[in-house]
Amino acid sequence: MPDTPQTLESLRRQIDEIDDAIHDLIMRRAGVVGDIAATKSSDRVAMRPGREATILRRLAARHEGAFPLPELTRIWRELITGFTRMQGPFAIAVYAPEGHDDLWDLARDHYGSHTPMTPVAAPIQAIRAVHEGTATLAVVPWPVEADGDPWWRILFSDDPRTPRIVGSLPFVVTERHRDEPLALAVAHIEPEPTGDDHAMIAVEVTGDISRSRLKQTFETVGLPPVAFWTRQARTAEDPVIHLVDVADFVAIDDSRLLRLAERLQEDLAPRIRLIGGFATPIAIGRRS
Ligand SMILES: C=C(O[C@@H]1C=C(C(=O)O)C=C[C@H]1O)C(=O)O
Repeated sequence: MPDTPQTLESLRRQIDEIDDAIHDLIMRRAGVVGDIAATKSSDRVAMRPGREATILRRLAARHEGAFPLPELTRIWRELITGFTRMQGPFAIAVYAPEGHDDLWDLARDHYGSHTPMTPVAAPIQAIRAVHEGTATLAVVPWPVEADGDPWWRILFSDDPRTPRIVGSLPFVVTERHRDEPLALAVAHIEPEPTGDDHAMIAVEVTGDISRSRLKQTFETVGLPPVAFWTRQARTAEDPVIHLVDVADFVAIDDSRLLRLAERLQEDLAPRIRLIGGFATPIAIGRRS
């Protein structure tokens, strides 16, 4: 059919009607979010990364038609952040030293265009900002093996005010993320299981344990390990700390953590701390 001014005009009228319907639904969603906010305690962070992951996975699974899924999930990230900011202050400290803006971009994509973000020169500064309350959430680099003084070490603490790992970025992994570094989010948020999660477990030991024995011990107690990082001792008194990424949801009172301690107890006097977890990211492609 030729693009006569009349058909174009009537098609654009349909677009305006659709936009009004979308806009009405967003305003209606804001009313429901207001009711949800009333159920949350006002001194706690409103963001629930597990619920957000479930929403995005559900929409990605039901998506059909020509509109690209990466853009659809991007719109929902913007919406969810707006609805989170509606419920209380939300600000981010991002590890983004001069000339390294990869994590800045990941944080913007995930936490929205208008969320206040502050760049910091060291991961520990971002976590300190959360600890001190000047930021709600810290975006820090994914652990690397060669790090002699890893940031995640400061999460190994019995202080209940210590923040924990609550998310992994990007959550929606697309083609353009293939070679990008990953990041982790750290905040004071209680974990919620989503049915597909990871846990980050730190094990401090006094003696030597091989990777293969550590891996086997995790497997024996039913914690499926998928990655390991080790912070080596610098002096004889300095403990070795292993960080283990486990492909399952683990709660603070999970009996598998006790069994892990029992298995390692004999020779290693382990101290084991669950330092957080995150919903497994989703990978999506473009259909065209
Ligand atoms: C509405 C809520 O608060 C936040 C906003 C969400 C949303 O917009 O759907 C989801 C999770 C939370 O981060 C909620 O907890 O359900």
